[in-house]
Amino acid sequence: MSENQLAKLREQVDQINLQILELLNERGKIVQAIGEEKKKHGTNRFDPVRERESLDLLLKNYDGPYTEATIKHLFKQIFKASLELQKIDYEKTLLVSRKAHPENTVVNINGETVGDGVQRFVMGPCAVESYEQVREVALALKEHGLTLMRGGAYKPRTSPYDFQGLGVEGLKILRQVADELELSVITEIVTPQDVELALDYVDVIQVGARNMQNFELLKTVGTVKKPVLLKRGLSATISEFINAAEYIMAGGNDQIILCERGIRTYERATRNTLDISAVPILKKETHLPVAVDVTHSTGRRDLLLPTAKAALAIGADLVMAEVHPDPAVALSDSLQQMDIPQFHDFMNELNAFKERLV
Ligand SMILES: C=C(O[C@@H]1C=C(C(=O)O)C=C[C@H]1O)C(=O)O
Repeated sequence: MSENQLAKLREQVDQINLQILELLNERGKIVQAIGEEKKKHGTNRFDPVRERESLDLLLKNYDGPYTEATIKHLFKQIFKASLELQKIDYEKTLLVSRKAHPENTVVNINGETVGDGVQRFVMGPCAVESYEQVREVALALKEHGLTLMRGGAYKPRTSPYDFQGLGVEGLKILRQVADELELSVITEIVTPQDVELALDYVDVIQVGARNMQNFELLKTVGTVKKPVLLKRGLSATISEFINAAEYIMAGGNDQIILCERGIRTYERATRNTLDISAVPILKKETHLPVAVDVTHSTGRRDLLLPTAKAALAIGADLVMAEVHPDPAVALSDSLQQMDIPQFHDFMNELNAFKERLV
């Protein structure tokens, strides 16, 4: 074959490539329209019966040099790409997505706002152990003008033999201290049945990492008129995390704070690996405020300050950390909680750091 002939044939192939590309574009647009229709009717995106019919029609009319298996394979790839295209279109319309709602959602907790550009803190003990313990921590919070207090009454623990929390008694203690000192309470609720009861005691319901995909709990907190702090699951991807928030918003509750709390990786130097880049990703993909829990992500008291600074620098709306009057005897997480003098130093350093950021 002459060089001239080769160049001519290649020119023909280029022209055909462009035609295929144009047809693929056209096909893609139709597939997107099909996706919209399916969404309206709540139909599954994947339709294997339809794909089978399309393949049968193609092979019936096929009389070319490729094997049938090759043609099947090529079209299966096109179907797969079409499904991806429909998925992207679906995601565009998630209620939590920035595309659906470009403005930031501001969560209002008894007049204190999260997500309005002012970076805030939520501090408190890992678990509620007694009225005196919570009050001592709460008084320390007040010294720094903080209004959001965390504390666990229901503790989902790895071992069933570890302290499981005081339950309703714990909720009562939190409420009492919060009322006495004008604070708001964030606490974890672990079952859908306890949500209604919690409404009387709690200002923000926390859905913990281990319950991020407890869909019944997500649906229940989606129906109440209380802000929800949703923690990222131990091994959850960002997309799974966003979809968990969508469950809450789909129920009608848009007062959601997303909380990065470290993910499970091979690294053992920290309890979990703080996925700091999740913060700007979540803020870009969704319109919800984002918190960083530096205590659970690191599991190390010596890393609380540097990671909290990183969280502020990267744009977190809220930083969460744990404080206990006497961490050595704490009933949970004793290695990672700060004592009160350490907490004061932590807050002073962070406030000075915040000043330097602006
Ligand atoms: C386009 C559709 O959605 C999907 C994609 C298909 C395709 O690309 O041909 C076929 C069936 C579905 O799995 C459809 O249902 O028609």
